[in-house]
Amino acid sequence: MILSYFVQILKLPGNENVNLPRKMSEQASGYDLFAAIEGDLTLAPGARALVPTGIALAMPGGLEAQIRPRSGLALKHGITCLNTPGTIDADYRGEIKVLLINLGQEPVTIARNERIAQMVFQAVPSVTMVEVEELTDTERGAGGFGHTGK
Ligand SMILES: O=c1ccn([C@H]2C[C@H](O)[C@@H](COP(=O)(O)OP(=O)(O)OP(=O)(O)O)O2)c(=O)[nH]1
Repeated sequence: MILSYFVQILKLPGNENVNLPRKMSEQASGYDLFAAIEGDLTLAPGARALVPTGIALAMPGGLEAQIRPRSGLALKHGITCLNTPGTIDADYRGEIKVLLINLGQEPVTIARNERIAQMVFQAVPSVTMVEVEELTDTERGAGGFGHTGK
């Protein structure tokens, strides 16, 4: 079943010429995000930058957007998102920004309107956490961190 939602998108003042997030193929999961920067931005090795996209969203409750790296930028240049996946909350109305980091050994220049990351929408279940004195039992119990390999 394909869930469908309406999401409002706004070009922020001064960003009338930015590209809207775009799916590069019909069934792509992610909408590519474009750098809404004036001129170029060079990231030295190890440097990070919060890159504006010039857009804001209004999503219905129960939806989030995840900001994920692009594999091509990561492979070719070592550019990824530091806080991946970035979380865009349904109630956030500010500018979507992308926290890029250069994990490569060379400086990398990002150009205006370059595709810097992708945005994937996800449904978020409604959860009510209930504090208890004891948890239900399972075969795994507290085993983890490679427990099943032993
Ligand atoms: O990659 C990101 C991550 C977050 N945000 C925006 C949307 C999100 O709804 C808001 C808050 O993000 P998050 O909850 O990750 O940040 P926080 O450090 O917990 O800050 P806050 O106290 O504002 O929630 O910042 C972005 O634009 N890009």
